[in-house]
Amino acid sequence: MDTDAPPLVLDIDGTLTDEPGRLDPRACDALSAWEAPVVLATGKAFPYPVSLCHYLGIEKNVVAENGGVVLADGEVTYTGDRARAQAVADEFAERGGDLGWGSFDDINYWRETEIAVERTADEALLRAVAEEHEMEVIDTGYAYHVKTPGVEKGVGFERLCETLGMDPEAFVAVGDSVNDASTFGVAGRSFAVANADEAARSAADEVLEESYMDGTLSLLSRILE
Ligand SMILES: O=C(O)COP(=O)(O)O
Ligand SMILES: [Mg+2]
Repeated sequence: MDTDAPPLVLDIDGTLTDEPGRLDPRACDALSAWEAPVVLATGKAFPYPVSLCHYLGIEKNVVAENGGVVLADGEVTYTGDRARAQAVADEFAERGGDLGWGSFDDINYWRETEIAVERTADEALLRAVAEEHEMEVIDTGYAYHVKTPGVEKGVGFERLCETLGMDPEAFVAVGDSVNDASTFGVAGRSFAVANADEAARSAADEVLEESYMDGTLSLLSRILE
């Protein structure tokens, strides 16, 4: 592989997965072999990207929970008001809402700075309750996230770059949804896969022709040419 490979900042769901969210097996070889830093920037709770880095055998450079948790160079930082997100979840439940994850909520069990809600939930009620608590709701296509305004993947990614002593401008970003728009704003080059939502498409420098990992892989081969 080319030693001029640029560092990458990659979304997970919709970018390294198939449509239902299963990791595309081709991501394993592509990322393990990448000869520059790879940052995983996701809306998932902290343990998910950390585990993925572990099993890919790559450095643990992680932006989790939409920017709420950042890990780089063994240093972890947190932003975001989990207590306020929990208050939204509690009131949502009191008013008849259901987070939708069943009896063991592994989606939120390890989540430290926000709350995620299944997309089958009552969106109007969730948004109304969140607004009363001055919290934001975003729809990634995989979940609704009740998050602190101002906490964004892109902000977390900038913090990560500071820790690593790297320039965000050097990175190539790939993503698929509204939670990637802030990353696209700070990375040097940004690409939305073809399945991306409108927010990601308009924030990206380029919309790829192919969807999911097909799109991501075609870009990775192109930039090594
Ligand atoms: O957690 C989600 O809703 C989506 O996760 P992603 O940011 O890796 O696409
Ligand atoms: Mg995504």
